[in-house]
Amino acid sequence: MIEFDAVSFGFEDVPVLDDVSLTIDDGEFVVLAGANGSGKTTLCRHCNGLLEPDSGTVRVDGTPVRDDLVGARSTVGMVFQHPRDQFVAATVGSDVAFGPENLGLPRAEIDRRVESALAAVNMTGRETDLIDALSGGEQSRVAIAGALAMDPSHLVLDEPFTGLDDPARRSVLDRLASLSNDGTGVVLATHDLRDVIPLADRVIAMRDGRVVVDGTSPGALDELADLPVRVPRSRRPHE
Ligand SMILES: Nc1ncnc2c1ncn2[C@@H]1O[C@H](COP(=O)(O)OP(=O)(O)OP(=O)(O)O)[C@@H](O)[C@H]1O
Repeated sequence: MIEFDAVSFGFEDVPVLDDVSLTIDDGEFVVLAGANGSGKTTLCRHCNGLLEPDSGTVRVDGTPVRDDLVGARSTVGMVFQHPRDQFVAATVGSDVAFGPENLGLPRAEIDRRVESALAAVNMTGRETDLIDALSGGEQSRVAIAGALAMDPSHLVLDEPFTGLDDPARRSVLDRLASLSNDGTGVVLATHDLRDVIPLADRVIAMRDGRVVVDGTSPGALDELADLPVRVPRSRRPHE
């Protein structure tokens, strides 16, 4: 469980998160919506201590993130907007193994995690592939596998579709849906809601650093209508 309790944060006195309180349960698939600059990335980066609140508290499984950074980073996997920025090795297998290696796990357990994470993103047997030679969609899936290899309870993805064409986007979404079905909590930050709404248990929308919509998908969609986010035509209210 990830809890935000009255969290406020600013970059050099410019407020970006304004008194955010919310709880994300284990296994929940949450779409985090909002226009560019509304605070989605900043919220995501608080989930595992990449940023610290100026006031308020973020807790992961009941423990303040600031008290157990390693625990938070193991429990909450993060996939960044530009997957290329998060690769640390040249090949798929070494990159996905990097996180578990840093946890000091035995080799057999590392190998098991790499195999299972690659299977989860449909990249079985691709360990020796060079990351630079992969397509954008494949790189996104490797980035997700790297986060999964930490065996997280939650996966937080910040605009993971940037630069992906529709088939690659579809493939990543399919993977997220099956991970969610298997019990991994998913927080997906995006300003483009085209095909993500049907997957969501809940939509949280932000505006100017505040949560302005928080609800289950069908009802929340009506409230999204006046926000500058891209809502799928078939799901727009009153059409
Ligand atoms: N490192 C930084 N230094 C100063 N201001 C920043 C920094 N990062 C973000 N901001 C500002 O904080 C606000 C929220 O940014 P944030 O990236 O969280 O929004 P977002 O909803 O994720 O936007 P996008 O959809 O464009 O990624 C913006 O006004 C942005 O300019």
